[in-house]
Amino acid sequence: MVKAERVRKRFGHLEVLKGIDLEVTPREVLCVIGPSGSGKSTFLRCVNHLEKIDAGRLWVDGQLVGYRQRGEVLHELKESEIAAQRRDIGMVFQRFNLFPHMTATQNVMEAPNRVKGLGRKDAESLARDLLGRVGLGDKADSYPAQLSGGQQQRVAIARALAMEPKLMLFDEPTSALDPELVGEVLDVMKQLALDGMTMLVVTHEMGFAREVGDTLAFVDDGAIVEIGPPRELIANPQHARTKAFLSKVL
Ligand SMILES: Nc1ncnc2c1ncn2[C@@H]1O[C@H](COP(=O)(O)OP(=O)(O)OP(=O)(O)O)[C@@H](O)[C@H]1O
Repeated sequence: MVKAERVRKRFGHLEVLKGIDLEVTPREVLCVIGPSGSGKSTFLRCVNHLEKIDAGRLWVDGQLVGYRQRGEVLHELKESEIAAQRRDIGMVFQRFNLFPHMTATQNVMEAPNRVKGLGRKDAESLARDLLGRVGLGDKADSYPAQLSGGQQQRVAIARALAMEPKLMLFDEPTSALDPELVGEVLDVMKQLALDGMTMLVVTHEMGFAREVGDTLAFVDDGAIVEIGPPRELIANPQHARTKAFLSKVL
């Protein structure tokens, strides 16, 4: 579903990704951990076409989306192909980014209605189903300001699901939440994983990574230091940098 080969990305003089090699197969949940500023969000943004890679090769959903070497563009998708692919990728951010003037239902039905051309009635019924699925059936007509952070994040997940994505990207989806609200969002993500969604999850939630992740990658300074089954990696890290990081977060 996602494959990266020696992916590099720089912002000016700052090299943020220094050769990422990674593969996420269909139905896999790959969790990414690592210190602040190590390049985790940047990698997700490359997968979601919010940034272009500077070097290496990147495939999303079997399509080569970027291939660059020494600054030379060897392959790039057209804007229309990028737009089509982005419709198949759901992304959930740390901040929920809901439209404040729309109810939960309106937030969720907006994209299927506007982007996919689904009729208003069908889009609304889809939205209400999805809100039920994330445990918010009774909040369908509430505005974001009337919802807790955990509820808003669940609306954001429902909104991403409304486009029937093939891949879900999560960028620290619980970091902005009060601790008591984290569990309700992780439960929804866990259910998604059980339903077979392919997920790439940047998270600080080690319990989630251990329990739900199929694979865990530790990223530091723009590179994958260690990757493997979460329980093994957590119990028996092979690299001093992984050990040092885990000793701080566990
Ligand atoms: N658009 C940008 N322009 C310039 N620098 C950027 C840009 N986006 C990210 N950076 C820098 O790239 C580095 C990596 O950022 P990134 O957000 O990918 O890290 P991260 O591992 O996700 O960190 P965090 O856990 O704090 O979110 C940081 O030094 C950041 O300041």
